[in-house]
Amino acid sequence: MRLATTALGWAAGARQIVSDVTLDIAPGETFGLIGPNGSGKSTLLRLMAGLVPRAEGSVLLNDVPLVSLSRQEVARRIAFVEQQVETSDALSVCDVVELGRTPWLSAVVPFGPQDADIVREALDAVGMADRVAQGWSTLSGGERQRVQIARALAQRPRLLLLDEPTNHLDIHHQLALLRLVSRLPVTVILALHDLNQAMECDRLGVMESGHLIACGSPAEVLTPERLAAIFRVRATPLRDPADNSTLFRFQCLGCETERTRK
Ligand SMILES: Nc1ncnc2c1ncn2[C@@H]1O[C@H](COP(=O)(O)OP(=O)(O)OP(=O)(O)O)[C@@H](O)[C@H]1O
Repeated sequence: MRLATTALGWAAGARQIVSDVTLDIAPGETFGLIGPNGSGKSTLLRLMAGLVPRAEGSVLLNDVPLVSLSRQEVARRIAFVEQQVETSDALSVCDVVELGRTPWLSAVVPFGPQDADIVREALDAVGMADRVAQGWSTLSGGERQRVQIARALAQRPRLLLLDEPTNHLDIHHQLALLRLVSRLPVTVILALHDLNQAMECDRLGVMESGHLIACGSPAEVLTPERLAAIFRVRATPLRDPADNSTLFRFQCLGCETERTRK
């Protein structure tokens, strides 16, 4: 599914949180949003999901304005895994993932065997199939994150929005998740802090103070000069001889002077 935004923005009172974001994301693309803390990544994802009242600008899904769609129509197209998900403590892992099927159900189309298969497949994809009966409240942080991703997969969306999906995950599950989402036949937009992981995206958008200040391939966007200006780090590109890919080693710019002062 293609997602296009025009002059997307949002203000909290007098403070402009996201300003004038115009983007065109192609069907099947994996698009990473990067930027320092508070630069507006989560707010931009929420704007793309149509969750923010009084949004400025527009969002088009395959040329259809998001605002013209009903909640159910949006939920059949977009799944969103936010950073902090409120889920009732009384639910089991299976209940949470089954919630992903809600947009596809109605009084005449109740939950059926096909939905159960989709739920099982989603749990399998995140390695949680053996935990179906476990209570949500008893899960670890990383397990909760994987279950929320399974819920989003069970929704069978055409656009998947993920806000820092690798948070809480151990390194194996971080890499497995990024591989999983990049192989999905859907458009994926994800906010990431790990810039080496961001290198794996098809394209990156860089947020700074609410503005989209750069957009392009990882190699175009992640230059040592930009990383120094935006993230205040010295980024040294290193080459992995295993596959000739580029990795960055980071050093904090300004941290040395702070340490010397102490
Ligand atoms: N409802 C709100 N009212 C006031 N300020 C808000 C509101 N929501 C977000 N902000 C502010 O907007 C800015 C951007 O927040 P946002 O969560 O989008 O940033 P982010 O880039 O996702 O940050 P992080 O990397 O820390 O998760 C922050 O300074 C935040 O405090």
